[in-house]
Amino acid sequence: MHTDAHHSQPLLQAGALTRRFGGLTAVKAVSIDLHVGELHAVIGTNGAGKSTLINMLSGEIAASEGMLKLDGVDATAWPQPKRARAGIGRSYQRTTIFPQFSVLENCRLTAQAALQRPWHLWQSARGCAASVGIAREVLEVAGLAGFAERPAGSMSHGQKRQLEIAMCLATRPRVLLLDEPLAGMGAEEAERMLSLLERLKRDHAILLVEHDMDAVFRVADRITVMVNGEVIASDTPDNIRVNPDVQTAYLGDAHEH
Ligand SMILES: Nc1ncnc2c1ncn2[C@@H]1O[C@H](COP(=O)(O)OP(=O)(O)OP(=O)(O)O)[C@@H](O)[C@H]1O
Repeated sequence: MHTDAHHSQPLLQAGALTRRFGGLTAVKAVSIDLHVGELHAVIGTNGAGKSTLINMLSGEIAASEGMLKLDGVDATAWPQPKRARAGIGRSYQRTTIFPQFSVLENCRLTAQAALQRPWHLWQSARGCAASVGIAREVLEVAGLAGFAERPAGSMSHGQKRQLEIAMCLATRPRVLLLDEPLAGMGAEEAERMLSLLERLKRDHAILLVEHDMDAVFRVADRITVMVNGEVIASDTPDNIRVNPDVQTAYLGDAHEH
């Protein structure tokens, strides 16, 4: 269901985001909109600026120029924790789980950290019960309910990536910024992750950075193509597939990804 996504206001709107590292402009005036109900993929060759873009959206890296709005509110100056509390969630390329803790405990801790506010520490018992509830719910959503008591470190690579998504969901985000969730997965694990993303997009705005082109073209509603920090095209998968600029950019670099 992505027919009416564009009639609504974007949940996340980035305007002309630029990031310079010394003399290098890693991201040049990139504008991107994320809508609930839509999976927006960002593709591009190595070093195109995809991770830098995600880091600017999550607030981990400050933009040199440009603006960001969340739900119509100017969030350009918000630091990362404030963006996270306001509903911008992200997953990482590296693994962030505690391997010795159970799958449930990993999610509970994330949920609790997100619920925690200094002014209601006295509610910690109630907060704990709430975070267990959230943890069970997100494990169910991520298809990991059957693994709740397993030590997280004993899971397969693909299950760990699913767990990272579950942990991200435990913070109750509305926007999901996903950096290569399929990396290192076998076919079956990737299939499971893709169906999870299709379920999640119903009530989240999703940005997906992914090198697996078959997967991207299957699940994306919109694809933005970056080359050397710039957007060269942003369109539906069908239009991107036949876009001559995109073909040139990829054919010139066909041996990578
Ligand atoms: N902290 C940094 N300091 C200096 N240069 C950086 C920094 N981070 C990224 N860059 C440079 O910015 C450019 C964009 O990098 P980025 O990691 O965003 O690309 P990417 O599209 O995510 O690449 P990949 O697909 O390989 O992950 C690259 O030339 C990279 O070397």
